[in-house]
Amino acid sequence: MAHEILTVAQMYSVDRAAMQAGIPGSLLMERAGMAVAREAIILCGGRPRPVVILCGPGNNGGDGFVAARHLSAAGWRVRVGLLGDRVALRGDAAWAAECWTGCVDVASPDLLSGAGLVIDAMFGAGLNRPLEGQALALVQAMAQPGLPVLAVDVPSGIHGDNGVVLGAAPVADVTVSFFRPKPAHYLYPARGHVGRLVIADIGIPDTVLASIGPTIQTNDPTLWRAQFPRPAVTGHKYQRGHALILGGTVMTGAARLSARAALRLGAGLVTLACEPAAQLVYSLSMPSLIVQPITDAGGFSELLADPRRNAVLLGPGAGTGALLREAVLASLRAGKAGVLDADFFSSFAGALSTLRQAGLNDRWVLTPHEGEFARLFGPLTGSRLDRARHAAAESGAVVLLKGPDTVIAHPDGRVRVNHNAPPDLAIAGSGDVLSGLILALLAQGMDPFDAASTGAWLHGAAGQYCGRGLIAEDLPEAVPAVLKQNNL
Ligand SMILES: NC(=O)C1=CN([C@@H]2O[C@H](COP(=O)(O)OP(=O)(O)OC[C@H]3O[C@@H](n4cnc5c(N)ncnc54)[C@H](O)[C@@H]3O)[C@@H](O)[C@H]2O)[C@@H](O)CC1
Ligand SMILES: Nc1ncnc2c1ncn2[C@@H]1O[C@H](COP(=O)(O)OP(=O)(O)O)[C@@H](O)[C@H]1O
Ligand SMILES: [K+]
Repeated sequence: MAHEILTVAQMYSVDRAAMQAGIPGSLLMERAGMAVAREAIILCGGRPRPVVILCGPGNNGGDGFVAARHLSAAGWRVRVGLLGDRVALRGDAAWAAECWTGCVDVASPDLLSGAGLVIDAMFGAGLNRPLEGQALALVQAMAQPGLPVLAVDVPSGIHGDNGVVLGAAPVADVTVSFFRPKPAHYLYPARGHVGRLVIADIGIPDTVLASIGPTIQTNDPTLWRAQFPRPAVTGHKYQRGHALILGGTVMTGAARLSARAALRLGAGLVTLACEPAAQLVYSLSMPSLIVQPITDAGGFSELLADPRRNAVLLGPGAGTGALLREAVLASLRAGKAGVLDADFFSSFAGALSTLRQAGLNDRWVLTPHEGEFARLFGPLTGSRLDRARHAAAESGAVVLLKGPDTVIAHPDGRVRVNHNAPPDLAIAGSGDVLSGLILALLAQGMDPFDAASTGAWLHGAAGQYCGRGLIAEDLPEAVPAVLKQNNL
């Protein structure tokens, strides 16, 4: 399965490379339009419906003309509405319009009356400014209850790279795109407009990717299955890593959830360090958890001194006092791997250079939600993808920016977008479980970028497994079933 996501500029390079390899643009358009017609037939259960195809002035419109020809040949009643002037069509789009021998109307909302399906071929990857005028009116007219929409490439009005809606965009039932998806197919708010995504093969050979060098991927087990830690037949617990967590005194639930997740995902040992006042809470919570009372950061450093404690989690429920601050700096200086989460972001607001000086590097995974992200990195602009990538480069660490479209960025520029998380995960404590999952994988020696990707995916899969009504406590308990289900 292909995982590459291509930016709009990369997609144009792919088109050029395919043409240089001897595949004419008109052939790509023919196959693209055929794929659109095929998906329209599937969407309608094989029963012809009156279809309106709204064609724009570029190649997206060209795909629409090709689809019109194929649907008409299949016996469908097709009306084509063109946005703009037919004589202004250029290149392959002009060719596709010429091949369509039916009538071409001026695209207007009236055309949609009586339609059983609308194909949105107005704008695709080439949209460069917000929709206005007639295009905007057409998008608004598509929002009729009961009128299915099939979008070509992207729903018109969506920016292919950043997932932003430029003015307005229809909410499609199906979006048919070509060769590889674009960032907007996975990033919100655009993803909420895409519906079922179909990536059609239009005969572009995968070899063209060699010269493009894609850096964005969709997150999926095939990317990290081979690296997923499994216990050795003759192994012992110390070979499965020893995770260390700093637990707070007031919000003790957070670190308990992280610890539970780390134990469930196979860390050999999990030690939780806390102030004596909280010792009993942690000790009584899980018999398999090792609880170590400490009175200050010196006590935490003593725990770090044992090289078997190889992965550290700092932040969940830890408070914003000196203990967390000093424990973070000591862990960075000790050269451990780890996860920095939750209260860490408040404790080090705007203090990136301090962290870098202490040794923050790509052995560490930062797991902010949007609010925490802004605290450490400031108000960056751009898509979630751009911002996570920028933050990873700035910090030198792996950055996992949480949300319905969690983005995982490595400082070397690689990015993965996670897409299996159900909204049921938006509950208190769910992030603490995520950081515990990643911690367990780091303790077992997994590469941090893969550990973050795996953790995000397992978190989403556990959310799906539990379904409606889940609470954060359920997520670690779902881990064994999710591992079994996915043969991990
Ligand atoms: N490999 C691929 O991805 C292939 C892509 N094809 C199609 O080619 C499309 C890209 O073609 P284009 O680059 O021509 O892009 P579009 O078809 O999106 O059209 C861009 C045109 O619309 C104008 N425009 C942009 N924003 C506007 C706005 N807000 N209001 C009014 N006019 C606006 C631009 O000035 C330009 O003339 C893809 O979306 C896809 O449908 C296929 O034909 C074949 C292969
Ligand atoms: N709408 C959503 N759909 C899917 N996942 C979501 C959504 N909103 C939040 N999440 C996920 O839920 C988790 C919430 O984490 P976080 O905000 O840190 O909560 P807490 O601090 O209470 O543990 C993250 O993994 C995030 O990606
Ligand atoms: K479109």
